[in-house]
Amino acid sequence: MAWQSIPVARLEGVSQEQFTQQLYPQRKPLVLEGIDLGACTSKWTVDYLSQVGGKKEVKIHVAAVAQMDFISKNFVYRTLPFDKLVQRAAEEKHEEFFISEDEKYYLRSLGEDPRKDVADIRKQFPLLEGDIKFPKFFKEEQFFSSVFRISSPGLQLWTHYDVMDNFLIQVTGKKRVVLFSPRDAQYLYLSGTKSEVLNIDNPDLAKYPLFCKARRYECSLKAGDVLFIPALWFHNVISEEFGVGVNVFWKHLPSECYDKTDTYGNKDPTAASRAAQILDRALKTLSELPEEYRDFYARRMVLHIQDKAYSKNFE
Ligand SMILES: O=C(O)CCC(=O)C(=O)O
Ligand SMILES: [Fe+2]
Repeated sequence: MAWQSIPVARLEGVSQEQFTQQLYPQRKPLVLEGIDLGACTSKWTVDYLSQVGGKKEVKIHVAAVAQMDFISKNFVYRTLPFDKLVQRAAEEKHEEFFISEDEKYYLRSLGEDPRKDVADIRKQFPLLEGDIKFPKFFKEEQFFSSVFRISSPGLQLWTHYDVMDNFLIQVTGKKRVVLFSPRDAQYLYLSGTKSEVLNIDNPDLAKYPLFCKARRYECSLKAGDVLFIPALWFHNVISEEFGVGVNVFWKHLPSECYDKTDTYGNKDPTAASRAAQILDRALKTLSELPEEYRDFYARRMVLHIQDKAYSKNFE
C-alpha cells in the first residue's frame, strides 16, 4: 500500500540565530543541509575508520533479516572490535559470521561503563574527534551524548522515541527516516518507548487498525544532512546503503527534570514516571469496584485527564 507521506522540511545554510529563534520553537522535524560538519563526510571511509577508529570492543546488534523485531527478538547481541564491525557492516556477504553469511549489523555506541556513562564519541574515539564538528545550535551545558550509528545496508530500526532533542548527522551513506508526531502516539501501539507496528510500509491492519490514522512524515538523508528530531517524535530508520551516522542528544528541559540513571536518552522524565506510577495506583484502587462502576468512574477520569492535561495548542 502506498502511504501518503508529509515531506520533512529541508533548509540550507541555516544560521544559529535562525534555528534557535524561528525553527527550534516549532518542535517539528527538519533536515538541515550544508552545515559545517568538518572533514568526516569525505574522510570517514571504511579503510580510514577501521585504521583510525581502532580495535576497541563494541557491542552490536546482529540480525539474520533486515527488519529487526524487538518482540520476537530476531537479533542477538555480540561484540566485535570496532575495525571488524566497520568492515563487516560494509560488506553484503561475510566469510566470518555469527548467524548467517548475509547477517546484518547495527552499532549504537555506548559509554565506557554503559550502566553509568553516556556515549560520547569524542571520549571513546578520540582520534576521530578532530574530523567532526557538531552543529553549534544549543549551549554546551545542554549536551547529553554523542552516539555512533553504523549499519549494514537494508537494516531497519524499529519505530521509537527518545526523550532528548536530537541532531542525527548522516556522515556517509543514505537513510530513509519516517517520523510520527507525539500527538499520534495513540495510533502507534506502544510497548514502552517502541511501536509494535514493525512493518510500517505494509502494516497488519487487522491487528493494528488505528495505525493508518498516524500521520507519516518522511525524509531521505544523504551524506552531510542533519536531521533535527525533537524529543518525543517517533522515528523509524532504514539504512539504504552502508552508512555511518553520529547523533547528538541534548537537553531541552532543565537538567533536574531528567532521570539521572538514564544513559541512553530514552528514560521518561521523572515527573512522567511518577505520574504513571500514581495512575497505576489509581487503577488498582478502581479495581475494588464492580465492573459497571469501575467503567463509569474510569471514563470520568479519562475525561478529567483530557480536560486538565491535554494541550489546546497542538493540532
Ligand atoms: O540512524 C539511526 O541508526 C538511528 C537514529 C536514532 O534512533 C537516533 O538518533 O535517535
Ligand atoms: Fe532514536
